[in-house]
Amino acid sequence: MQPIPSSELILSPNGSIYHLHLLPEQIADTILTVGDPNRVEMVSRYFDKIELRIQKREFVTHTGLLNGKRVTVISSGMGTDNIEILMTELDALVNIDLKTRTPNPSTRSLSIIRLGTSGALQQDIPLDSLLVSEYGIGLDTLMCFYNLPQTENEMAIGKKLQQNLALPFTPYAVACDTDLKKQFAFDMLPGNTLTCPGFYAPQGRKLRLSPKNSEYIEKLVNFNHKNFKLTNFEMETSGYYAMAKLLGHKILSVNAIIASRINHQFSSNPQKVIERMIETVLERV
Ligand SMILES: O=P(O)(O)O[C@H]1O[C@H](CO)[C@@H](O)[C@H]1O
Ligand SMILES: O=c1cc[nH]c(=O)[nH]1
Repeated sequence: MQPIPSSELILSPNGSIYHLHLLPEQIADTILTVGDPNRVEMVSRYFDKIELRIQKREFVTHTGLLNGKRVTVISSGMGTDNIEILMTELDALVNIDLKTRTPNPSTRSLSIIRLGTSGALQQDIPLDSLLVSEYGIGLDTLMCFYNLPQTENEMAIGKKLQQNLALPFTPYAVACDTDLKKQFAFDMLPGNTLTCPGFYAPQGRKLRLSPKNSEYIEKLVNFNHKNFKLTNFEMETSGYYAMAKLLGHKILSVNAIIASRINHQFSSNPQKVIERMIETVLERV
């Protein structure tokens, strides 16, 4: 097999992968991810021992032991473009021989759990609750560039959303890993998370600028495809779900609901629900 060229699989002089600055032996099979680089320490402070701390750009990584189990926590920054880099490079670390630059004969599957914040889109999702994304629905265009397999129903959801919002591209829908959901989120509110390519207009917010579509939020709140409704907004879940499906990793997104877009409220203490989310998930690793 031809080696993957150095312009595509980019390694630093110490052999680490380009953006994450990590070597294969520096990540565990269970990976917790957070958007905010400062949240990495909020997770790793619970580790019994921290084996390594590495940072490049917004990608901060701590690997250590939690109740005797090796775990990695890594920050992604914001948006699905970062998630494409994170997932591709994590996959390369476990599924490509970086010395020969060829894919390994057998593949390894990582378990990746996002611990993120999110805004509620429905009245019955309380502020400061924990929600698990059963589906990620992508309003970003990342999957215009990959061949994502989708069921008929998933494609129908994307098409209906495209029609309702008059979008020039088709959104995509991907399910979570059901084993991870049972292990980590059995008691959390189930939801369908809308991943947006921005925080303001793509999530219907108005400061000095307004969304192009004046009925944008109403259309999302009222979206219904055979009882499939949208529950919350954030900026990464669909990218994680799609890249995990394409690369063969297990994935779950857990959301701390810090804003209610329907009641126009923001959590009075977002750190508290974020900490509860971290503690809940860490107890279940
Ligand atoms: O709190 P994190 O994990 O960053 O997640 C959410 O918060 C950010 C926006 O404030 C976006 O990244 C969104 O997905
Ligand atoms: O409303 C919100 C809150 C957190 N993160 C988002 O992307 N949106």
